[in-house]
Amino acid sequence: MEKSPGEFTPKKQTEGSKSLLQSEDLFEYILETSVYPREPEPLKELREATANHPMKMMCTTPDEGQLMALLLNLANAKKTIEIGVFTGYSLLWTALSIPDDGKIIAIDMNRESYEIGLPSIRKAGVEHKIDFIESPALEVLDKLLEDAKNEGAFDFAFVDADKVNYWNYHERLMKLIRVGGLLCYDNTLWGGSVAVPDESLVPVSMRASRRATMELNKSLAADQRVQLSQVAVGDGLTICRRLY
Ligand SMILES: C[S@@+](CC[C@H](N)C(=O)[O-])C[C@H]1O[C@@H](n2cnc3c(N)ncnc32)[C@H](O)[C@@H]1O
Ligand SMILES: O=c1cc(-c2ccc(O)cc2)oc2c(O)c(O)ccc12
Repeated sequence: MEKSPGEFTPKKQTEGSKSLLQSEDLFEYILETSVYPREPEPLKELREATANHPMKMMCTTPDEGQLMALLLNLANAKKTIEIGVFTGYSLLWTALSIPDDGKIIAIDMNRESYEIGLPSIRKAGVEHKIDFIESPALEVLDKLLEDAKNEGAFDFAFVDADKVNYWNYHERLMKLIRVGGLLCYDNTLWGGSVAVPDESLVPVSMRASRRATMELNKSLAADQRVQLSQVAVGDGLTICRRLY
């Protein structure tokens, strides 16, 4: 397709690229040096099972998964919530990082894609930690909040789903995650589009999510209830720690 002058090319749509890093060689260097040698075998297998999926670009990047595992361990996370499972790559990182009696409420509207990764999850011996719920996520969070016992009952949340609902998720997760717990939001750089000044240069299909992500980034920065860091890993990961 013809590209008009100055038109923005989202990094995530570049063939083979899954990182916002400006150098593909550098991304490969990070993966080959620090990530792949430490990536547990079931995760490698799940990644390979996803490699022919038409939506494979949605899979969390291995370096981001590795960072999440570090955060989960630093937070001593035992009870977690994951919104947006797809084939389960980030979910399996989480399941391998929490203790044997830990629990993950994993929510996705589509069970079919979860079943692609399920054999690797089973092989890893961590299926018992996962409560997969096929549903729109807001409904599940609202249901959890009907029971006061769930307030502050979770240590960690990872959100990687419909970008237009992230602030709705944040408001609910801030009640479910304990003080000191972590809330992580994926895609907060949305292919680099958040820094493009003119929306008309951004593909139409990315515009609603771009606007929602830009609003989210401003709102999170203004939210005094959290300490945060926006990290340029994968498609952008914003890590929030609930302060009160
Ligand atoms: C980017 S993918 C998740 C990738 C996953 N974290 C991984 O590591 O492979 C987004 C997922 O969110 C799910 N999704 C989209 N909107 C949703 C909603 N409102 N509620 C629950 N799941 C949703 C989609 O079905 C899709 O599987
Ligand atoms: O290309 C995508 C698309 C999504 C996406 C779009 C709309 C939804 O309701 C959910 C997900 O998410 C992605 C993603 O999280 C990613 O890391 C890369 C690409 C995409």
